[in-house]
Amino acid sequence: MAASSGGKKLLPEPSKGTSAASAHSSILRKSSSEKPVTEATGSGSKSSRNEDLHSVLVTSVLNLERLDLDLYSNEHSNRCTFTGTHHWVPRSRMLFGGQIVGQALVAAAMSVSENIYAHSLHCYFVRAGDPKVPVLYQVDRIRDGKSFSVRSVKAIQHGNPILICQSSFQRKMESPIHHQFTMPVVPSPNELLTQEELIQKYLRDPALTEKYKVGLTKLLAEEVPIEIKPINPPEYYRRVALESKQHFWVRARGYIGEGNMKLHCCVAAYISDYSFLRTALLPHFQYKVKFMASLDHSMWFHAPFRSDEWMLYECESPWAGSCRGLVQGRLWKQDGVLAVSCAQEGVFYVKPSAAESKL
Ligand SMILES: CCCCCC(=O)SCCNC(=O)CCNC(=O)[C@H](O)C(C)(C)COP(=O)(O)OP(=O)(O)OC[C@H]1O[C@@H](n2cnc3c(N)ncnc32)[C@H](O)[C@@H]1OP(=O)(O)O
Repeated sequence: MAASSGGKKLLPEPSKGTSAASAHSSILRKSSSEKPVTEATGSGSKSSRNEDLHSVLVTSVLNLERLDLDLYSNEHSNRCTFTGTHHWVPRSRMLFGGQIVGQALVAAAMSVSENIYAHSLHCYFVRAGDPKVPVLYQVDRIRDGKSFSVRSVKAIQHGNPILICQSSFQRKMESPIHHQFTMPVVPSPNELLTQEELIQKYLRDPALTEKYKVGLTKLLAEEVPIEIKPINPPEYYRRVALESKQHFWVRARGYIGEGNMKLHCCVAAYISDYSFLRTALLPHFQYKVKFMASLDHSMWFHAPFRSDEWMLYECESPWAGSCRGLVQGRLWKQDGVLAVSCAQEGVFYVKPSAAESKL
């Protein structure tokens, strides 16, 4: 059922030739006359992905319903239209932060013109999101300048803000000043196992304790709409202090296609919060988390990318203390281009964990 409001269809019923992805990205275009932004993605390559399996991130999770000017709801996308269940919710039972950030950026993007692109966002998670009720997104048009436009979005549940998100958009500009770090040298995605394949491998270990078997089986059952290929994943049973760094290949599950760069930024916002904060916990194996949540989340979009193609997520935590931890991340395209930078601080309340082996 297409999202509609007051008779105006925001997401035209995908006709035979219209994929849900491009139909969805049309709501991020100001007028139907404009072509989907393809050069902005910088990758003319046709994806090798199965184009029939549209990413649920685009067809549902990030597909908001317009209630009024600058007011949106995720009501119809809050429930997965295919299974009728709620979208993936972390075991913390709070709404996943990446979902709220991604949806807030969709709302902001729908209020700016077609020819400007998200270049940064900064947000605070001020209350835990309730997965059982819809989220309203209220957009405030702070300023439209000659080259930059700024939006403030409030995500609201039960009459209170759960997230406040400022985002900025810039019209395409060339500049002689350009530099970037060099992408880390790591194995390519096709040399690695997916997170699911790794868990299956661990579950085949006859020495695995029942408790750990249950935990891994639960993890396997989670329908996270992201594919992940960890690089040098720690042996699951090793209880040693690890460096506060991790690398993994990541992409949206399913096909998105060239689509619209704004759409890929919204999907990257979702992706960037997955498994990010845990980077700060890697050195502290001797503690068990009692409570953990993201406090804020910032992103800078540097270059066009495809969120449904493998990108290397380089994550590191330079500092933790006072019940908080800081994590920084860089999303690299396979051609070595630095596409996105991210940063986040989280709160951790921990207690010493019983020294038990996982075997
Ligand atoms: C696991 C995957 C995580 C992925 C990252 C995410 O997406 S997390 C989703 C995105 N982030 C969020 O939703 C966070 C939203 N923001 C908030 O919820 C809130 O602003 C906040 C909890 C961070 C801060 O609020 P407050 O200052 O009121 O809360 P406070 O920090 O004092 O307490 C929070 C909870 O921790 C408990 N708590 C407080 N101090 C504690 C301590 N020393 N030792 C143990 N537990 C403690 C409290 O009882 C409370 O649990 P009770 O509440 O039971 O009393």
